[in-house]
Amino acid sequence: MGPVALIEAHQLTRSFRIPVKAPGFIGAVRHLLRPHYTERTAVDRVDLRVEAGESIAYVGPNGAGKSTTLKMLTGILAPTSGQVRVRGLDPHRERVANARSIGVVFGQRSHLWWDLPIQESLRLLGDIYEVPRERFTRSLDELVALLELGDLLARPARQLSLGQRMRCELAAALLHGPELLYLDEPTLGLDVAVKERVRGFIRHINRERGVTVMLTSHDLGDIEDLCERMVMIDGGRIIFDGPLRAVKERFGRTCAIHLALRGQPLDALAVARQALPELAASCSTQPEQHQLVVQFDMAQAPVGSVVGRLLAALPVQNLSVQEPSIDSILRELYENRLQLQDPPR
Ligand SMILES: Nc1ncnc2c1ncn2[C@@H]1O[C@H](COP(=O)(O)OP(=O)(O)OP(=O)(O)O)[C@@H](O)[C@H]1O
Repeated sequence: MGPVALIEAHQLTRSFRIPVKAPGFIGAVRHLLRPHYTERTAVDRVDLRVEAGESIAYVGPNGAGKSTTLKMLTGILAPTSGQVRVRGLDPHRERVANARSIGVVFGQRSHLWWDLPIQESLRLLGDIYEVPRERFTRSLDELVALLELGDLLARPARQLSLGQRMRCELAAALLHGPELLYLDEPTLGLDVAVKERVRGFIRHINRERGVTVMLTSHDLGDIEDLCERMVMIDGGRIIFDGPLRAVKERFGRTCAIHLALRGQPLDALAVARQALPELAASCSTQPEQHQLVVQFDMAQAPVGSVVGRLLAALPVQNLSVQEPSIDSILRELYENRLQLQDPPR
């Protein structure tokens, strides 16, 4: 790790003052006369270090504190306490300078002027960021080619589909050549083909151009496709920070083999247990007697050998192997069914 990271947050905290009102008219009047507030800590003593070129998934359940963190990193919000530096700058105090080195795509909000042709919006953004004319042309040509925007440039944003607009948003966020790209739900609402294209582009600018990517998404495909590191926040606290690979290695070891058997052999369970003595306890039958499930830790036995022994021992009609996805792992983490106390980093 280099001495100065691209992003450095130390004990970063942000609270909001929430008015407490009794319901109804009387409550509203009382609040006017004697306002009462409570504090909600959205981001709670977060330490984070991001090196140039990384691709990070910043994940957590709804209300965990992801957007609030991003807002502090982009300078939209000031921290209540703690420190954050992006390229050595204080993002809130030095907002203009910070804006030059970051690109932001918030799925819900647009950079584009609704009624202006896309090329005019992009030109205006180039002027706002004071991108020299020659660099602007080069950058625009490159983005138009990569994102296939040619046919869209003359059309106003309001006429574009969500997917077309998202491609234009990405161009708008990258036109000034930022080192760091924040993406908040960049593929929300996009169909599978457009999602794939948007992901391909983000991967390209991260891997080929070295742009650091920090992404929040509830779409696990985005996370698996784009990110090498996962930082998980819950209740404002970071509860996990490590390589995505390590999360999969640590929690993604349970494999389930589902078997549909021909006929209804009464002793299928006993036969399976005999064929897999080391996994006897992992075999069970489904409510329908001709369905058998073997659920086991892949560290206990290789999947191929388990499948081979089951096929040899039983009249198998159909077989499916279900390996754990990052989707199921995250769901279980959010639901507190897996413990992250000892992060694998
Ligand atoms: N301006 C605000 N005023 C009061 N409370 C806020 C404000 N912004 C966020 N919060 C609260 O802070 C907590 C964290 O919110 P935040 O938007 O950062 O979560 P999130 O992880 O981005 O959630 P989601 O996945 O739903 O977008 C929530 O409890 C939210 O209600």
